[in-house]
Amino acid sequence: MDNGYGGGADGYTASRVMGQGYSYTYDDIILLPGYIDFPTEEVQLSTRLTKNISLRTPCVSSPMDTVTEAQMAAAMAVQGGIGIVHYNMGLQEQAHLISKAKTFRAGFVSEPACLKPSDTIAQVDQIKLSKGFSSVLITENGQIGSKLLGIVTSRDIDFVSDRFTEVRDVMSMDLVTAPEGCTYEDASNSLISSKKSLLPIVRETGEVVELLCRTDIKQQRDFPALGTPSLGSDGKILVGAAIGTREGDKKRLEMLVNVGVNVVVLDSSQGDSIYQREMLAFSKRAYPELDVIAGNVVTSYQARNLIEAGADGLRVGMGSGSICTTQEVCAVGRGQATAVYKTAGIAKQMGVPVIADGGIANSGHIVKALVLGASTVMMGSFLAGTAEAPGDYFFQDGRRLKKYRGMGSLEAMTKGSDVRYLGDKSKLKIAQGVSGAVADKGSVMKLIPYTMHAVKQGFQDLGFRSIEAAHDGLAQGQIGLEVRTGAAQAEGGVHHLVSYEKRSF
Ligand SMILES: NC(=O)C1=CN([C@@H]2O[C@H](COP(=O)(O)OP(=O)(O)OC[C@H]3O[C@@H](n4cnc5c(N)ncnc54)[C@H](O)[C@@H]3O)[C@@H](O)[C@H]2O)C=CC1
Ligand SMILES: O=c1[nH]c(=O)c2[nH+]cn([C@@H]3O[C@H](COP(=O)(O)O)[C@@H](O)[C@H]3O)c2[nH]1
Ligand SMILES: [K+]
Repeated sequence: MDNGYGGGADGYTASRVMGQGYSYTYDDIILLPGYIDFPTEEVQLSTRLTKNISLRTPCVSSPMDTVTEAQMAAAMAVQGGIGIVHYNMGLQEQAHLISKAKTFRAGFVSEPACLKPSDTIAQVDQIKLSKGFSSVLITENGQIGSKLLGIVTSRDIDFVSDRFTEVRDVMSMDLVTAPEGCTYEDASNSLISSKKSLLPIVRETGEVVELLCRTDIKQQRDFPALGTPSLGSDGKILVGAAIGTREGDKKRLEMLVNVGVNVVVLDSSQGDSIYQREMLAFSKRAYPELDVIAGNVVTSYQARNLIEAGADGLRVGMGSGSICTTQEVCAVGRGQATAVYKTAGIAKQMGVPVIADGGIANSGHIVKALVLGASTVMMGSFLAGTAEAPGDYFFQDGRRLKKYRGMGSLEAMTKGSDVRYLGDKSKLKIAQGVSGAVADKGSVMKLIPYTMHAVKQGFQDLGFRSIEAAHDGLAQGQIGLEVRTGAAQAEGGVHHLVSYEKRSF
């Protein structure tokens, strides 16, 4: 295919656009269309996360404490991607989250809201406000894993005026349950035929372990089909974890390996350091089978160094994240489109896949990242407003929001400093990130499939059927790029309307 991009008659090759001395990001550039001779559905987005790990969906959730814990990790894997559990917590807690994600069963609620009999209706109101559930399980000690005594739904409490009434006085005890370990099909059939709204899954000895909700069954019916999950050789879903590069992280790594973590990410803003080299060497010595992703990097020099030190995957991006202030604070970083292009070039030659991390705000950014050489994208803000992200929703100016913060924000560092600096209060802390909020985005079970369909449409417009074909096409000058002026960028967005509503799907 000769599109004539080399000469610049109609666009330019990536090497010309990216060789001009500018730091470009996704919005600065635009991809020129190719020729379509296949339907959208034929586009394959299967890819590699690392040398040895393949994914069906090129999506990775970021190791941040407002993005990836067990539920997000499970949901990402169930859809063919992967989640990287953050490490802003103790080692045992992180290992527990990995185990928990691995036992997650699609369709079931593994952490239903629970109260004890002496709690009040006001507490049910509070749960409704923060979590959005209107049904609460009543257990002996108010926790999951304790004996199930009853259920409170909105029907039990709607008309009770004294909100300090104890839940034991209003709960329903006429329960239909299913046994631990039952299949999703059996459980949903039994819930549908019971005509109840909830089906607690209980052990023979009466403790509740999971929950199935009628509303979820209905919603699941409307979600796009799941496809195959990302599975490891143990038959369980793939789960990744972030670790640091301090002495204590060796123990953390050991605990993570013991619970079956499938890949680890060495989590630093500037990964080309003696600390990452040493940690890579340690991990390769102690756990030669474990794939390690190093980073972050933004130059080909850094990329080569970390690959030579043993990295099986590279995480790319410095200061491009929505919550990042690194470029302002430290003056170091790079425009994300340029960073992805430059690092992916050398990484491809050395056989290591690249993760484009940070700055993804829409499906178009994902297309650009993948075309410019990334094999996967890592997302923070894009996923932080979903139901599967940690934390509760709250209302502000009539909008439903979730908290989202940088791991280098003062707030996150204060929480994690004991973990990272082992309580050394003498270390000065300089923030390289902010704390904020993002809008409610519903479930990732809907967001990811729709987003991936949009990405496939982008690939179809370009005339490429797969990520690998696009990488080859870019290298061979078959994909035309142009830099957009400010006015062209404005034109590419919505403009000159008095008002509009933007709904993506
Ligand atoms: N991608 C990005 O643009 C950025 C990401 N972040 C995120 O913020 C979090 C914190 O990032 P960093 O501050 O880079 O964390 P870090 O823990 O890697 O580094 C913090 C400081 O400790 C030093 N250090 C690391 N290992 C050491 C060792 N073994 N001995 C002595 N000193 C050592 C580092 O050189 C650095 O000065 C991460 O989650 C990171 O992903 C922060 C800033 C930018
Ligand atoms: O400069 C930074 N200060 C921070 O506090 C911080 N926390 C996270 N990150 C990085 O941002 C990525 C997520 O970015 P998005 O929200 O744009 O997806 C993440 O995946 C990280 O690479 C940070 N960068
Ligand atoms: K930024």
